[in-house]
Amino acid sequence: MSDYEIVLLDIEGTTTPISFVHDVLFPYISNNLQQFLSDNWNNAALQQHIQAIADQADADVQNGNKQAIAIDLDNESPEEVQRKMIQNVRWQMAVDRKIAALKGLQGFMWRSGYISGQLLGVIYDDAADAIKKWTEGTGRRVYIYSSGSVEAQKLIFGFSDHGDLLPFISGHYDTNVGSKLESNSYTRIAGDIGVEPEKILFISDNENEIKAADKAGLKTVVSVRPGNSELSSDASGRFRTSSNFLDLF
Ligand SMILES: CSCCC(=O)C(=O)COP(=O)(O)O
Ligand SMILES: [Mg+2]
Repeated sequence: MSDYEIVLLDIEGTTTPISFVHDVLFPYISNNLQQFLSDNWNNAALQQHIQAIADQADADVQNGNKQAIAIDLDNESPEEVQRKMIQNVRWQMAVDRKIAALKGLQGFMWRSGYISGQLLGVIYDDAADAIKKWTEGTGRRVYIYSSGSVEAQKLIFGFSDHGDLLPFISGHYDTNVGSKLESNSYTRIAGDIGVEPEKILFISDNENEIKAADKAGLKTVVSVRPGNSELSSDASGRFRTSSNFLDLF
C-alpha cells in the first residue's frame, strides 16, 4: 500500500465535470421546483427542508442580505411560501451558494430524478476506475467530502454512468462537518475516520480547499479537469496536480 490509507474526494470538478452539475443537476431543480413543491407539500421530509431554507432566509435577512426573502411559515399560505421558496432557491443557485439548507433541498429533489431515470450521475472514467483500484483488496478506503449533501453524494455514486460505486466508498461528509474552506473541518474528518491527517490524500479542484486541507496536515492533489478554474500563481508549483487519477499511485 502507498502511504495513503484514505483517499478523500471532492465531487464537482474532481470526480464529476462541473458542466454536469451546472448544465444538468441545477436545471433539474430550477425546472421542477414549483411542481415538486406543490406535489409533495405534505411530505414531512420536504417540510424539514422548507424549514431549513426559511431559517437560512431569516439569518440572511438579519445579516443584511438584500436578495434573501423572509418566509413566515406560521402565517403565510402554502402558495406564498412556495413562491418565496422558489425566489430564495433561485438567487442562491445563481451565485452557486454552497450552504447546507440549499444543498439539502437539492439532494432531496434529485432523488426522484435518479430513481425515475431522468438523472444519471456522471463520473470521470479514470475516477471511477481509480476508486475501484484504490480500494479492491488493498485495505485502503475512499471517502467523499463535498458541499453536496450526503444524500446527493449517495445518489450520484449510486446511480452513476459506471454503475453503483457506493460499495467502494466507506463514508461521506458534507458541510455539516464544517466548511470545506476551514482547516478544522479536515482535522475533524481525520478524527472521525480515526487516522492521522497525513495518512489522508485529499483531491479537489478548489485551491482554497486544498490550502485548508494542507494546513490541517493532509496530503493534497489539485484536480485539473476541463472547465475547472485555473490555479493561481500562488498555488501552482506549490501543490501536486492530476488530470488522471490512475496515474497518482
Ligand atoms: C453530488 S452533489 C452535486 C454537486 C453540488 O451541488 C456541489 O455543491 C458540489 O460541490 P463540491 O464540494 O463537490 O465541489
Ligand atoms: Mg469541487
